[in-house]
Amino acid sequence: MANEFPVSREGTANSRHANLTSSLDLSTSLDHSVQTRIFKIIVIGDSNVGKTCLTFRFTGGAFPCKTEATIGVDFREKAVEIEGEKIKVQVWDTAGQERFRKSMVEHYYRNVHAVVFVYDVTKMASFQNLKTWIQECNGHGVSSSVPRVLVGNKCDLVEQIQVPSNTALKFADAHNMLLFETSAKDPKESQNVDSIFMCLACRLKAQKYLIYRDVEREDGRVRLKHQPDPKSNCPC
Ligand SMILES: Nc1nc2c(ncn2[C@@H]2O[C@H](COP(=O)(O)OP(=O)(O)OP(=O)(O)O)[C@@H](O)[C@H]2O)c(=O)[nH]1
Ligand SMILES: [Mg+2]
Repeated sequence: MANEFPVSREGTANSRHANLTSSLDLSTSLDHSVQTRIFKIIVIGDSNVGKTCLTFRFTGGAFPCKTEATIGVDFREKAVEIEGEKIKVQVWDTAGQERFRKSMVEHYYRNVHAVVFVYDVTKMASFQNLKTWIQECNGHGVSSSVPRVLVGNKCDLVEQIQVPSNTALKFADAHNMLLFETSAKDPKESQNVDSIFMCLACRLKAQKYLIYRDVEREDGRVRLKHQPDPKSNCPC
């Protein structure tokens, strides 16, 4: 399973030192180099729902003061450590506007490890359009074993909420997804935003265990929320 994820090599202090000394030393020190797995997570949803702000909050720890519509894709990376393993979470912040995404769609879904579907809690249309986003995702051959989560963003706009939590929860349940309702803007929610990506990273790291558990269940469904791995520090 580990080989299914691309890896990046990071030289240890020893190998960096070896580069400065001799090639013989280098070959020896490479044996000690660290392999870091990379998890590709794509963020999908209507334009203006806050995909860029959510990914920026996770990778940069802040709410961007100004954003423009994403063109094509923006990559953001964050190194995390889960149960002693260093992992690179590579977030693909996709464009919501059709004209800015159509040439890129194939690239979004190729070798994707997890998908984050985002809607704006203050815009019912963005919630209703989730069906189309899910269809697009399925249409590009993303297997049902690829973890997916649903994110309702802009919860700080309390007075303007149009999508009730229980409606979103039913939808998430029907599509076997966990639901996160949060705000990229509200600093108090930053941990919750982190949890979205950390939850997926933990699930990916534990995938071997999940597949085994999946086979064990009669209905074939994996409901992480109710069956946490006792050895895991997964936030979900
Ligand atoms: N109040 C509030 N505004 C937000 C939040 N997240 C994003 N916004 C605002 O919503 C607008 C759109 O945010 P973006 O992150 O650029 O939206 P996007 O989904 O990346 O849009 P595209 O790149 O066109 O697909 C910006 O004006 C943000 O400041 C949030 O949690 N709360
Ligand atoms: Mg964007």
